[in-house]
Amino acid sequence: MSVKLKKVCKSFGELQVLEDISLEIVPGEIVSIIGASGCGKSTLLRVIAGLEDSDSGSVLIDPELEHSRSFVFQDPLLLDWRKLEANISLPLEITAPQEKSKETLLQEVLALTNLCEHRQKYPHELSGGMRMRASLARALITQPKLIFLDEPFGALDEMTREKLNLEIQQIHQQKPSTIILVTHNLSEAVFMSHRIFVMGLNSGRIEAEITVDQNFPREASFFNENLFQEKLCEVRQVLREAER
Ligand SMILES: Nc1ncnc2c1ncn2[C@@H]1O[C@H](COP(=O)(O)OP(=O)(O)OP(=O)(O)O)[C@@H](O)[C@H]1O
Repeated sequence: MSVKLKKVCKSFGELQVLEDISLEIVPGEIVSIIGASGCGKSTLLRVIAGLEDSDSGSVLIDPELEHSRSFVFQDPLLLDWRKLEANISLPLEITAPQEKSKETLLQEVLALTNLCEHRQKYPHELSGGMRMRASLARALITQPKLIFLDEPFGALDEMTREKLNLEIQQIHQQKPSTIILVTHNLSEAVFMSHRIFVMGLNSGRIEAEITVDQNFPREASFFNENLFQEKLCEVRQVLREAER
C-alpha cells in the first residue's frame, strides 16, 4: 500500500465536494483522476496531498512516501530573477541534505527533462514547454517517491503535452515513483495511467475505475493501437454516464 483513502468526505459550506471516497494506490502506480470541471478532482488531490483537511474519513500514506512528496501545478511558478538552475535546485535549499551532491542531482534532473543546455537561462528566455519541464525538474530534484500532478500540461499545445507525457514515462521507468495526476485530457489519462478514477459531476464520488493494461514505458505508437482507442471510448462513455 502506498496511499489509502477510507470514506473521505469534504464540504465547502453547503457544498459536498467529496463523499465517502475510498481508494488504494500501490507503490509505483500512475493513476489519473478525471471528471467534469468542478467535480472535485483538485480537492481530492489536495486532500490526499495533505494540502487540505478532510472533514471525515482517513488518508493513510506509507511513511516512506509521506516524507518524499513533490507537487507540480498548472502554473510552473518559477522565480523570474533566478536562473533555471537556481529555480530547479530551490527545494534542496529547504530540505535535508541528500546523499548525492547538489550539482549531481541538478545534472540528473536537467538531463531527465532535456534542459541541460538551458540551465543558465532565466525563465522569460524559455518556451512554455521548457518552463513546465523546469517545474517538473524542480519537483524531481529531491527524488520524491510520491508525485502529485495537478493538470500540469493544461496550458500546453497537444504535441508538447505528448512529448512531456513520454518524458514522464521515461523518468518513471528510471526512477519509479507513485504518481497521482489530475487531468482534463482523456488521451493523456489513458496514455499515462495504470488506472483511471472517474469522478461524478455532482455526486462527490468515484463513479468508475478503468484499468489500462499496457506495459510501461509506453511508446508514442500506443496512441495508434486498438487498446488505446478502446480505452479512450470506454473513458468517454463512463464520463458521459458520470455527468448525468
Ligand atoms: N477553498 C474553497 N472554498 C470554497 N469552495 C471551493 C474551494 N475549493 C474548491 N471549491 C469548490 O469545490 C468544487 C470542486 O472544486 P475543484 O477545484 O476540486 O474541482 P475540479 O474538478 O478540480 O475543477 P476544474 O476541473 O475546473 O479544475 C467547486 O465547486 C469549487 O468551486
